[in-house]
Amino acid sequence: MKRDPPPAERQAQEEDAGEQKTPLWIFGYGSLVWRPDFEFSSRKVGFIRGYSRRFWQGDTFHRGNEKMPGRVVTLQEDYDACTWGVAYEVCGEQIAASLQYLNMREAVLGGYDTKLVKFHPQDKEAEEPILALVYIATPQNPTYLGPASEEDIAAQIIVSSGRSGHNIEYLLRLADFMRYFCPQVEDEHLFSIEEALVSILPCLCQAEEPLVEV
Ligand SMILES: N[C@@H](CCC(=O)N[C@@H](CS)C(=O)NCC(=O)O)C(=O)O
Repeated sequence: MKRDPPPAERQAQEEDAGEQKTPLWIFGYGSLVWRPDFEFSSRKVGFIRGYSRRFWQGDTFHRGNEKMPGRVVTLQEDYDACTWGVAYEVCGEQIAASLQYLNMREAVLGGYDTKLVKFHPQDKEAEEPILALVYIATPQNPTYLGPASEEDIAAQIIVSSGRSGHNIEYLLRLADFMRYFCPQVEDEHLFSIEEALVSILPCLCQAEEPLVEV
């Protein structure tokens, strides 16, 4: 009787046949939360430990330009912190397609590097942590801006826009996601920038309904 090949051999055979069965998970915590723009099989809201989300990455393409860079988020190592977002499961041909797309959007155009992290689904009682790929802009990348006061960050966001739209949209959609999908989380950095921005532009009061679908 023919024996089933061991898992590693079976995976190798599947890979040879281009039928990658093991999914890849990609964790988003900024624009990927509300604009993944790649095909995925499923998604989960949850968090990663050991990082804080900070508007410390400059952006001269998507939400700014060379003269007036926008500000987008990256992750700062922070042992006691958690960052909430969305993990996307990509399978089969979705894996190569999503990585090719994100390499251009995040790495080439955005200055982000990749790292593997442990993602904790918000329904953690029912689910084990999942290894996920995340894009992080380190202080060594050429468009890194680093810390600034929330007021200065808000002022920079107000005057910046790029090929993907206004920097205000980027901030408000992320704040919106956190308010509606992670209401238990107090992201002081994010919401104090939103507050500073609304104090400068009172017309941008909070939306009644979520702008983001997950
Ligand atoms: N890597 C973070 C941040 C991603 C991010 O915001 N990257 C910028 C590149 S500078 C982007 O894709 N912007 C697209 C947009 O602003 O719509 C994430 O996982 O969401």
